[in-house]
Amino acid sequence: MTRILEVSKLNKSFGGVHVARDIDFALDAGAMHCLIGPNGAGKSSFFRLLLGEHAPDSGQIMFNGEDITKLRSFQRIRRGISVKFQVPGIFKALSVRQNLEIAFQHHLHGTSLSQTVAHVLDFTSLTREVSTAAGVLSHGQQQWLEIGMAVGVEPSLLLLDEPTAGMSPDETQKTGEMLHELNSRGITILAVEHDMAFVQQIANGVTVLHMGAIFAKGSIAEITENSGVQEIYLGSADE
Ligand SMILES: Nc1ncnc2c1ncn2[C@@H]1O[C@H](COP(=O)(O)OP(=O)(O)OP(=O)(O)O)[C@@H](O)[C@H]1O
Repeated sequence: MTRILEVSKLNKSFGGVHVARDIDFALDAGAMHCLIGPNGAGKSSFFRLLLGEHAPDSGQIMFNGEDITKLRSFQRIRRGISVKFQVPGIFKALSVRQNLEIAFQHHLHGTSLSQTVAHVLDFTSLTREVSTAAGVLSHGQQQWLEIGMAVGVEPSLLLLDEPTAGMSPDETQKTGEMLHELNSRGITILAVEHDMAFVQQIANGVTVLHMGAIFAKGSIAEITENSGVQEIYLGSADE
């Protein structure tokens, strides 16, 4: 199996807060992997390091065999990393179509742009809402629009930060199906997720982060049965 991502000894501190501590993490191409951990564990910071929004203090990030540690975000995106953060990244006053066109405008033009928009509208079940202002969509539809914006240019690695936060059970189920479809098209998926039922639906492996460090790795069964993992969650249950 080809390694799409290989992170070695990654460290990052903000003042006294060590958000990444000697992180070693590898992902095989084609994986669907979930990153879990209590609040403040460093999950979003890890994504920002992968995307180049934070510069690490030390360590290395290899993507598809290339050292991308010093590349800027747009260079990483060009190489095939795409992300959907927790904070909405859509323009609420603009229509669904306009949001998609803005997301793809640097990569696609003319017919290929309109074909990709049509394909993403179909994939996200937003064809009927094409002219609707994004801010009027349901919460789930807004999340799907963002996923569509992140995958229109077919990244090889998709990072998702809590893709189902605030979703109904039906929306969560549909999101899982969408991610499986993306994965079947060859997109490797790494998702931060709190909902273990959703982790069960999508992931073939789980990594636990705690206080900026890798705490455990394994199958879903191994992680849910790990007493140390249960303790760190219980310890932060009131956060
Ligand atoms: N730019 C920053 N400056 C200072 N501290 C930061 C910065 N970014 C993150 N932190 C701190 O780093 C720690 C990890 O934050 P991060 O958001 O990565 O955790 P998380 O696991 O994604 O948490 P959550 O599940 O609550 O989203 C937190 O204590 C946070 O306050």
